Amino acid sequence: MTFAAAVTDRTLSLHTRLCVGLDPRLDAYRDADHLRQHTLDVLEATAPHAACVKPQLAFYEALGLDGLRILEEVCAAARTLGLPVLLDGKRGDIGSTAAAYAQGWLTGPHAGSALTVNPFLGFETLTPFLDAARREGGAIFVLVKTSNPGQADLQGGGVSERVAAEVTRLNDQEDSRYGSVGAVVGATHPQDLALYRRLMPRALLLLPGLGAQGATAGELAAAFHPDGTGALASASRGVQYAQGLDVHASIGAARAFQAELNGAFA
Ligand SMILES: O=C(O)c1cc(=O)[nH]c(=O)n1[C@@H]1O[C@H](COP(=O)(O)O)[C@@H](O)[C@H]1O
Repeated sequence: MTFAAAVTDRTLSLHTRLCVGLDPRLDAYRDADHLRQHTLDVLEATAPHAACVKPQLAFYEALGLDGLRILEEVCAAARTLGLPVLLDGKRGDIGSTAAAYAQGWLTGPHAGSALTVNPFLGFETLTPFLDAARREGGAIFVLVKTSNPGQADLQGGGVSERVAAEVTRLNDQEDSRYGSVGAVVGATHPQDLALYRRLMPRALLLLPGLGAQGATAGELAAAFHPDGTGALASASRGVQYAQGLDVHASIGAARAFQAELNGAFA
């Protein structure tokens, strides 16, 4: 099953539209072992409420080799739990380098996973990522309109709409309902969700910003298709650090986001 199909399947069978982000900060822990154990505990505890899990590579890279080992363990544990993995790396570079990123994050042990990609170097640079995702049953999530306040500096003036049109052009080359090309649209822009839903009917939308960045689930209904599929709202700090390192609080937060998203859609 492809990444898009697996996520959609979980949304329909488990009634969840939540993507749980795992962005462990070393300063929250005694040491890397403590970070590893808590991150794995949060993953396992919140998995029943999640459509997918999204580790942000920066937090693991920050720990050097130890961090990369922890990341691989987190991804392996997610696969064992049946959770699709969306790797948040926001990669993007000239084609030959993009091909190396794609090899590292969309093939081998990461075959079938998804990767966030940055289209700033031009649409042609998406090709190596897309080829790997299509070959391996994975996906790419292209930055269309990011959640941060400064996004308008470079993403305004019709740029986001141009990226959205390219996402649709690429998905229209495929047969399945949701193609291999997803799109990142910040949950912090609820007024724009209907527009991007319309511009990219066959893209899974990743909506980051729930919780810590102030977005609320009740405002996201326009991102979904009428059957309640097609989007994933993500929360990282709001789940992993819902109340310090209390894993029960993480479960509570994930359950609450899940219910709010389901309520918003209904
Ligand atoms: O691609 C992302 O996930 C992403 C896109 C975006 O527009 N904004 C954004 O905050 N993110 C990621 O979402 C995570 C932040 O989630 P919170 O801790 O819930 O705010 C970080 O890993 C960000 O890199």
